[in-house]
Amino acid sequence: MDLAPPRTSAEQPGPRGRALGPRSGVSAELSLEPPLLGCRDIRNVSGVQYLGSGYTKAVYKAVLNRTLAVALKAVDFGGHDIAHCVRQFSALGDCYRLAAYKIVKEMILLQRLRHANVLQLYGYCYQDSNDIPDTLTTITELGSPLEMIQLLQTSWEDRFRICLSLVRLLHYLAHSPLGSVTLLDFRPRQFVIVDGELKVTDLDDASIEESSCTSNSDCFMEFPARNFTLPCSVEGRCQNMNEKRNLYNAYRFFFTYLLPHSAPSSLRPLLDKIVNATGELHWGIDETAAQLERVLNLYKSGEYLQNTTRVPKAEYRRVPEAFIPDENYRCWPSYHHKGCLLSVFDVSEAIEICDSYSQCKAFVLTNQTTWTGRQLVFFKMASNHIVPDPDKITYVKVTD
Ligand SMILES: Nc1ncnc2c1ncn2[C@@H]1O[C@H](COP(=O)(O)OP(=O)(O)OP(=O)(O)O)[C@@H](O)[C@H]1O
Repeated sequence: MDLAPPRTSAEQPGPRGRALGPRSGVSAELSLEPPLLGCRDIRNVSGVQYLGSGYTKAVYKAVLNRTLAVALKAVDFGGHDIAHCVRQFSALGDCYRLAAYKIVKEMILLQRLRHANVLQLYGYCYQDSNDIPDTLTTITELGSPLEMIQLLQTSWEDRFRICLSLVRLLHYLAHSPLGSVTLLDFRPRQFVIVDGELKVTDLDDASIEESSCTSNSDCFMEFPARNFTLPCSVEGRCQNMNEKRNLYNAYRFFFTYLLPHSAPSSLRPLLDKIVNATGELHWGIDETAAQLERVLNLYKSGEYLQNTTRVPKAEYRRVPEAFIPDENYRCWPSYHHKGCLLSVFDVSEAIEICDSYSQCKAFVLTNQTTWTGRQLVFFKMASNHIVPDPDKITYVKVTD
């Protein structure tokens, strides 16, 4: 497949936007807009640190100009792909070329698929290395590996953010300028977290081809715990197979673990519906995305609180411009490892939380907010020592 759109005569590559490489074997041109990073920028990097590797590529963190931290991706000479090929053909240069194809493909896709949840490509460098001409290094946005165990310990709000960013990504991929893109190798390790958002990084196994078919039985999708047969369209294509494969994988790797667990109780029915509908593939990505956006709106607007009766049990004294530095206790899931720092929609919700914890004797509204705009509140086990702080408001329980 040629990924390049038809070139007009006006579209000559710019001074730094050049063909992908003399021996890349790919006819597409990268029309990356300047300022594009290149070999010059990665010549003097500092703080190089190995981040990870898979079958083909090794990824390093590096700091450019002592300011910009980036990820550098190159073929892993000690990796499975190269080792396997060299064992078979004893031709390192050619094996390199074969493996580098995956990086070239990924680079083109990162360039063509521009979205907030697709890792940003900053640039690339072709240089001779280890007697191999034109080895390729890509320079991308830096993320941190997605650790499922870690995610399970974070707040529902942050876990919901991961699911929402995944759904926004899949919605984009289903309607991308290249057609409906499926991620054939869909595992959490293909994604990274950047500022709390999930972004796809490994695109070498992305595919745009929708399977052709003559009958429904050709449209069989097999997963470890479930199989599906999709309809074969009159045009001889498995209908929405790319989109549905992505969606079921999102369900089995992300939604079932991250969405319902410790969610606000009034949102549970809607979240359970989303989990069930995606697990059964009853919905496409458009409906799924619309439902997750609905959850976001209910959460952000505080509407999710309206069904609950909110009668405070205790009375609280408001102390403006005041903070309690100590008197911390631990709670789960806290935004602070030593204290109990939770997000709330408003003061009433903070009162409700404090009422429900027997240890809680006071709370402090901070001027910090989470990604949904909710306010972060420290819950405290006493109020013996209150200090002035212009950015905070303390509430002290006066009756139990
Ligand atoms: N931009 C990045 N920031 C931080 N870590 C990254 C970044 N890109 C990749 N990684 C880490 O490096 C690992 C290897 O990268 P990548 O998945 O691209 O290699 P691969 O050889 O294609 O792997 P696989 O065998 O899974 O296809 C990833 O699992 C990920 O944890």
